[in-house]
Amino acid sequence: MNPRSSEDLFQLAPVIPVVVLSDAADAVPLARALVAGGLPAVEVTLRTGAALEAVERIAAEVSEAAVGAGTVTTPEQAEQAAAAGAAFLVSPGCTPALYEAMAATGLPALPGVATASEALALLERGAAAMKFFPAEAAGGRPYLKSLSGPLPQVRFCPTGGITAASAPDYLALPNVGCVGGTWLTPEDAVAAGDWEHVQALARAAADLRPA
Ligand SMILES: O=C(O)C(=O)C[C@H](O)[C@H](O)COP(=O)(O)O
Repeated sequence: MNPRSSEDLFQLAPVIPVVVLSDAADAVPLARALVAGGLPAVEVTLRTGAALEAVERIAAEVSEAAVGAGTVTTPEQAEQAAAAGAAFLVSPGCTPALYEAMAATGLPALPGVATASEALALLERGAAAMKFFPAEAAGGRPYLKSLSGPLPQVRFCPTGGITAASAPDYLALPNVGCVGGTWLTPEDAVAAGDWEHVQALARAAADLRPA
């Protein structure tokens, strides 16, 4: 179920769940719940000590999932995530060194941008799919809509402050491939191992359509 390109990744589902895991033991049941709900692309953020092991476990045990690594902020993390079995990489922002390291893995990537200049810098390097972060704080839907005029060739995965209620408005934009967010995996549900709740949230998100 691994995407070969960022466009493939956009095709998997309208929403990429962004997951913060403090215990790698939660990784497999969490990923299974998301997949069962209809969201096969799962982004595990490298913000915790458990993250790389979580990526490894999901990659090894949940073949229906495409597990990606998020919060990739250094070239070393891009290499570590690829070695752990990540199927795609996501970063909150980008630098030339980080871009090169992500590209060197050969994995689909969504490097992060928040401005037209940052998007142009990545276009020059050959990227046409990007994360728009932090989506709501950086200008939200009106900002992305404005970018679609001069930069129609870029497709974005807006992430940051997006909810089940606001996602359809983003998905209606021509330059949005999918959206990302943490709302599918509430901290209390993960702590309680309430995978049914996670599955229900995933199912609702998988059914989201453009407004
Ligand atoms: O650290 C990163 O690289 C990230 O991926 C940041 C996340 O995209 C946001 O933290 C999403 O969080 P919500 O706003 O709760 O949906």
